[in-house]
Amino acid sequence: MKIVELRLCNFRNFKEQQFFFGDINVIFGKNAQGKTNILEAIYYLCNFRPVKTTKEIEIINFDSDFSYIKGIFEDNGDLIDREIYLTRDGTKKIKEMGFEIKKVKDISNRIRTIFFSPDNLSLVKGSPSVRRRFFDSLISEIKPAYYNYLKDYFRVLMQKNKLIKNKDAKFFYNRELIEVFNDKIIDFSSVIVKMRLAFLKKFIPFVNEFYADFSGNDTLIDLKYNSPIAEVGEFSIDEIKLKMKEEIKRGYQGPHTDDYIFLSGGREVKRYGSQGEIRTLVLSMIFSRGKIIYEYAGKMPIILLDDVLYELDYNRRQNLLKNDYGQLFITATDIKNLPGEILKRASLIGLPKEG
Ligand SMILES: Nc1ncnc2c1ncn2[C@@H]1O[C@H](COP(=O)(O)OP(=O)(O)OP(=O)(O)O)[C@@H](O)[C@H]1O
Repeated sequence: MKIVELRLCNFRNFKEQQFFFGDINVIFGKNAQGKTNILEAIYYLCNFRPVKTTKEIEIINFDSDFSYIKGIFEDNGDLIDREIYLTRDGTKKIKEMGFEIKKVKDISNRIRTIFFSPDNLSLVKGSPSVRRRFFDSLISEIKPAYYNYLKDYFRVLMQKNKLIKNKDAKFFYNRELIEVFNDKIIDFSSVIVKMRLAFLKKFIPFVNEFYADFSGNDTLIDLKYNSPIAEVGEFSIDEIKLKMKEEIKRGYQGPHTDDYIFLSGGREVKRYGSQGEIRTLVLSMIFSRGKIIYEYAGKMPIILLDDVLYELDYNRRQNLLKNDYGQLFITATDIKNLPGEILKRASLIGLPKEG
C-alpha cells in the first residue's frame, strides 16, 4: 500500500496544496516550512488521529474553521481515495471511495504506518511507562486477547485499590474480599507476563536483524524483561501464579510496574549508548514493529521518518534509506547530506511549494 497523491486544505500551515509521491520521498526545506506537517497529514489519513496526543482540532489552520485532507492510495494497482473533513466544533467526516464511513473499525483497508520522530527516542531514554505502552499496544495489535487481559487486569486492580482506600471499616478490613481481588489479579497478570515474554522472544531477532542492517556491524542487542518474576518465562501458568503470589507478598505490585531493558554487547543502552546507537536502536524497534505487523496483516507499511538523519553517520544513513521495505518518506533541511544513491531514486519535494 502506498500513497500517491495528497491534497491539503487548511491543514496546519497549508492553505491549499497538492503533492505527488513516489516510492522514496524526500521532503526538504528550511525550518517551519511544513515538512513534519506533511508526514502528519499522511499519518492522519491512515490512522484517523494526529500523531501526537494533541487535540485533533489543532490540525485546522489558525485562520480557518475547517480542515480537509484527501489522499489517493495505491494497493496492487487499485486506487483508493480517502477524505477527512474536520470542523472547529469537532464534527469529523471520513469518506472512502466517496462513501461516508461511520465507524473507523468498519474500514476494510487498514493502512499501516511506521512513524519516527525524535520524540520516539524516549522509548530508550524515557520512563518505563513509555516502553510498556509501546509493547502493550503492539502485542494487543497482533493478539487482541492480550488487550482484553490488560483491560480486565486494570479493572480489578482499580476495584481493589478503591476498596483499600475506602474508609468504611466494614470494607476496610475485609481481608477476604481483598484476597478474592488478589487471586483475580494473579490470574490476569500471570497470563500478561507469559504473553509479554513469549512476544519478546519473537521480537528480539527482528530488532537484531534491523540493527545489524542499519549499523553495519554485528553488535548483539538483547531485551530483558525487568520484573521479579521474569525468569519464569518457560514455566507453566500455575508455576507463574505461585511465583507471583510469593512476590506480591514481598511487595511486588504487578506487571503494570515492570520494565524492559535494552542491552547492547551486554551493556545497558540507556546508560552507555551513544546518541547514534540509541537512535539506531529506536529505529530498529520501530521497523521491527512494522515488520511484525506486516507479517500479521500482510500489507507493507508506509514509513514516515521525521528528522531521522541527525546523529547518524553516512553509512547508517545509507543503510537506513536503502531499505526497501515499504514506501518511504523522510524530511531533511538540506539534501546535501543525503546519500547520492538515494537521491537518484527519490522524489524530491521542496518547500515552500507554489500553491
Ligand atoms: N493549525 C496550524 N495552523 C497554521 N500553522 C500551523 C498550525 N499548526 C502548526 N503550524 C505551523 O506550521 C509550521 C510548520 O511546522 P512543521 O513542524 O511542519 O515544520 P518543519 O518544516 O518540519 O520544521 P523543522 O525543520 O523545524 O522541523 C510551524 O511554523 C507551525 O507553527
